[in-house]
Amino acid sequence: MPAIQVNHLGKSYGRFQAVNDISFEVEAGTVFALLGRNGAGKTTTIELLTGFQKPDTGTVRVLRLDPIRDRAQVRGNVGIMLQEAGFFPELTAGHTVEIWRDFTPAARPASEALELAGLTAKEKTKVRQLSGGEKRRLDLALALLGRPDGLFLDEPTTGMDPEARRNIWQVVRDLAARGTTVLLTTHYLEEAQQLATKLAIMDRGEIVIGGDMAETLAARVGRVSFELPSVIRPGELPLPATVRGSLAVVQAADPDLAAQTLLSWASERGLRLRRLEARTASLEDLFLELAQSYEIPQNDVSAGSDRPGRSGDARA
Ligand SMILES: Nc1ncnc2c1ncn2[C@@H]1O[C@H](COP(=O)(O)OP(=O)(O)OP(=O)(O)O)[C@@H](O)[C@H]1O
Repeated sequence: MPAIQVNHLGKSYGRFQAVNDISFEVEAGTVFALLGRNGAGKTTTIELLTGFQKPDTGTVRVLRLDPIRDRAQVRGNVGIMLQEAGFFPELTAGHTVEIWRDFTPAARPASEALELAGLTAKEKTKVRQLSGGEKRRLDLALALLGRPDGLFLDEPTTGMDPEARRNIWQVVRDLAARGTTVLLTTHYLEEAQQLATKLAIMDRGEIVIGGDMAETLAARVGRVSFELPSVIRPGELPLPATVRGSLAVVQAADPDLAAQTLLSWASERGLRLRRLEARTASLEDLFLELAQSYEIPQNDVSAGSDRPGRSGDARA
């Protein structure tokens, strides 16, 4: 039985439909990525799954429990990392975790939670002196305190440097390997691609693409790009290409094979293909395709977001 089941879930704020009839399932011990541009409805979905919001329509089951009816049990079994945590700025990181332990049944030792989140070195540092990425790690330490069966991570690595981000990925992978079910939102598409086996891309409250990550990507084409030799016209190339400026782009289901075809064609003519790059389809390509069809501003799809305009302690 799936660890998370969402059926025809809907939520409006006044007349604005933030989540519109979405359905998906997450198998136990897997990582599921919920993606989409700013305002797509991802955080609202997490809030509905963790009992912070009550659905208008549909049903949610988390670890077979109803997050509203069985709120205490759900909260006891899941770790939640929302985008804005309410910390006391004058407490140290270590003290913050210790205090949180008092409210957490069967909690890990504080040192273990700090270590998992890669924050051991900052144990004695006051929260107000932590960097943005370190605050995210403190939030992760708190989410992991209760050895949760389910973990909800809303943009967990926003503000982290690349090394810290990779460390967190490893923590998430290890947790999933030991049976923890993880649902995460992220604007870092590589993060989703690295961690998740299933995904849903939301737009305006609806799931517009969903399913298995590998299958979703396999269904997209890759691309080969290179500098068009000045003596060659696009029509002379052995494969159809679009040319922008001096760069030629060939779309191909098997980009390695297309690159080989282009290279042998070039070598037969004594030509060099400069800046040759072959790429299999990535989530980023998929997003850019969607961006074109939905006219998504492109700077919304790859950068981290910080949610201006929403305040309050997410853990209240
Ligand atoms: N309490 C609220 N009252 C009114 N509108 C809200 C409220 N919370 C969220 N919204 C709106 O609902 C929509 C979905 O918001 P949500 O936070 O779920 O998006 P998101 O996909 O998580 O975005 P982001 O990537 O920016 O975090 C947005 O347009 C947002 O402004």
